[in-house]
Amino acid sequence: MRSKKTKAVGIPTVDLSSERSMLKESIVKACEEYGFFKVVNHGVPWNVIARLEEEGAGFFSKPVQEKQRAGPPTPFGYGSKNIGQNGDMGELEYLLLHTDPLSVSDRSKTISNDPTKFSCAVNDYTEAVRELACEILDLVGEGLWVSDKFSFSRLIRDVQSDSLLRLNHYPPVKDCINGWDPPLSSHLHHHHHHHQTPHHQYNNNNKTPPIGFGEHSDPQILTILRSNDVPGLQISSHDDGLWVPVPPDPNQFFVFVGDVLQALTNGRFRSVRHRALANTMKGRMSMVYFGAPALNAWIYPLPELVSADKPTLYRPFTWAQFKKAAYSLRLGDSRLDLFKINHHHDDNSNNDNHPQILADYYTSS
Ligand SMILES: C=C1C[C@]23C[C@@]1(O)CC[C@H]2[C@@]12CC[C@H](O)[C@@](C)(C(=O)O1)[C@H]2[C@@H]3C(=O)O
Ligand SMILES: O=C(O)CCC(=O)C(=O)O
Ligand SMILES: [Fe+2]
Repeated sequence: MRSKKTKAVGIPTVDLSSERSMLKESIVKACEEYGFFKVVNHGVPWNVIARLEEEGAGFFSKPVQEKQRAGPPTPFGYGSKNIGQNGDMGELEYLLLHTDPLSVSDRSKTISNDPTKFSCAVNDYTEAVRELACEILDLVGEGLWVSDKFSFSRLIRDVQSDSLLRLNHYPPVKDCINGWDPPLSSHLHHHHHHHQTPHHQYNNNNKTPPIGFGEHSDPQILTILRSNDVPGLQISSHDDGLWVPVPPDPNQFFVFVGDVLQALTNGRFRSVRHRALANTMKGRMSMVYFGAPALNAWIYPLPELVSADKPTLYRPFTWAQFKKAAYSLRLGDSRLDLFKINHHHDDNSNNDNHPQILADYYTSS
């Protein structure tokens, strides 16, 4: 995967202030072609973004022992290098939070010396990006001619919604001719010069930058990402799988189609595979909202998207069932394959799913 070439293409951009019928068409087109787009004129107040950025930067700049008070991530809390429970690693540290305000206020106690300030910043940000996500999903509903245009947004507006907020911090990594030097010493190592430890030695002569967050799709409905002005995000092109670098834009948001939206649209939209590289001189911080249904919500394709030509691709599942499958698999696995309906019984293979993924799934559950 890491040897895949990159290509330069324009990132699809949607202007939320444009005229509605044009807007819904451009959103549907971007979701079909890329599963990804950038939103400009989103209307989220700058101070809402800046306050969360400041809280996040303040947390990540703390000494490691203090940060660890907010961990380990089970799955919520502070994590470093380990992503999930199944052996995935990356050059990052993060805070993973459930967006439920009660959970936020509880978590904040181990995260901040001013927990109220921290939880207010998180709640205000979450509310604003949830509204943005709902607005986009309503436009999707209209653009797809779904009779109830609120079908998608209702799932993440639910008070029981299982939506998450993730702050990712990719520490700086110094570029050098023969590969990658260790991350620049942080303020933690201000006393003497910092001795290299094995996992800081990328020891890499083929100029492959360290992976910050490995290739994956997001399991939820819709993801809204904002980062500082440091590059690193790449999306995988639906056409040829080539990596497309996404230039950072701190004033705008990036939107990702998740696996559940792929199922809801019966495969008309496909979730976008993406990753983040840690090849930067400056630290990268991203703030990521994952819009998810309630655990007991049933996910099945909307009837308007099913026809004789386009039979149901995935069997109905609850978000809890899907999440359990996702969390039992590796970051890069294609979880939706577990829920695929096989419409062709005309050959000897009893299943066109990935046999190893299925085998792993059934032995681990
Ligand atoms: C390896 C994993 C981390 C993850 C749970 C999983 O088993 C597979 C999905 C991963 C992912 C990717 C998008 C989000 O960052 C995330 C919070 C999610 O919902 O699914 C992570 C999970 C995680 O870090 O716990
Ligand atoms: O930090 C980034 O740019 C990507 C993070 C990501 O994909 C995730 O948190 O799921
Ligand atoms: Fe992601």
